[in-house]
Amino acid sequence: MIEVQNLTKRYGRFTAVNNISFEVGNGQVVGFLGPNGAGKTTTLRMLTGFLPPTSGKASINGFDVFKDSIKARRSIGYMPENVPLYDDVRVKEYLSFRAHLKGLRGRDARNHVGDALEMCGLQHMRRRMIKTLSKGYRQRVGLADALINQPPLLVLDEPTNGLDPNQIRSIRKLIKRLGEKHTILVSTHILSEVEMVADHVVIVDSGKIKASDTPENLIRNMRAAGHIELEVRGDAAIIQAALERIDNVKKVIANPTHTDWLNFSILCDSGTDSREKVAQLASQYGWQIRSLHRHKSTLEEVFVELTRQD
Ligand SMILES: Nc1ncnc2c1ncn2[C@@H]1O[C@H](COP(=O)(O)OP(=O)(O)OP(=O)(O)O)[C@@H](O)[C@H]1O
Repeated sequence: MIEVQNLTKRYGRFTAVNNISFEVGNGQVVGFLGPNGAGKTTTLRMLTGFLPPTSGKASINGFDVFKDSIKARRSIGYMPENVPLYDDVRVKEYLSFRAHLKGLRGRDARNHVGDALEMCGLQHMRRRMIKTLSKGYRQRVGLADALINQPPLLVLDEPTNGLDPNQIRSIRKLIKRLGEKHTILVSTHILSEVEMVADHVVIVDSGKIKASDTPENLIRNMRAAGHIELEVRGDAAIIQAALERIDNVKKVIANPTHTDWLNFSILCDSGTDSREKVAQLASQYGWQIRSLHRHKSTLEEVFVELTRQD
């Protein structure tokens, strides 16, 4: 559905997007992640035909975004970061107007507006003036606008920006539902959200792709994937040395604590689990264990590991 090849955007001497390439298959939900200023919006604006690239190629649904822009754009529903809406019209009027702009007429237009209202949970709000809507409902109107001509691809730039946790949950559910019928490229900062909805994740930083894989693979391949957390009482140096001698243990980190309970993070080879061995050592040497569990890595930790500045 999306093919991006060596795409670059420079603003003067500053390179905002630096030679990136990635593909998004039909029906995939792809999370496009990166810290502030990573180049996400710039990339999405190029893909949606709003910004010309400095160099490189991109195609949507088989159409070259830069040479065949109109056809490519017909395949896209784009929800920009700050949805521009007219305040002094009613929700349904606004969507009818947008349907008209997208070339829909008569019964077709009415049906599409009805479907978009339904899909985005806006039926009961259809007569409300846009200026009286909460931020969450304004986002829904932006989403309804993006899907009004039922495009195969939805490009959503920070759809949950500025929403409260309940609104975030309901937009997340909506994205999941939309993913059943559409290919979706969604940029967001909320990683738990991506972990729940995306089949694939592209992480960008300083205009470059740092990783592109399924959330599961990214988590599995993390440096500290699946490490063990141990809270124990005994002689710190002896315990640390014993833990370091366990097969498959790569590193043992003693974390600071404020009590006489010691806290260790035990980094193991990926795919191994040394908890039984730790328990055996504890009973052999008489250490008191308060907790011993496997830490499940999250996409947030992958993101921090790949993009942190220090
Ligand atoms: N028109 C412009 N002129 C000059 N620099 C720009 C312009 N637009 C964006 N930039 C710069 O390009 C870089 C990438 O910006 P972009 O908005 O694409 O990042 P982003 O990943 O979407 O960030 P955020 O998460 O904060 O929205 C930033 O350093 C930004 O300041």
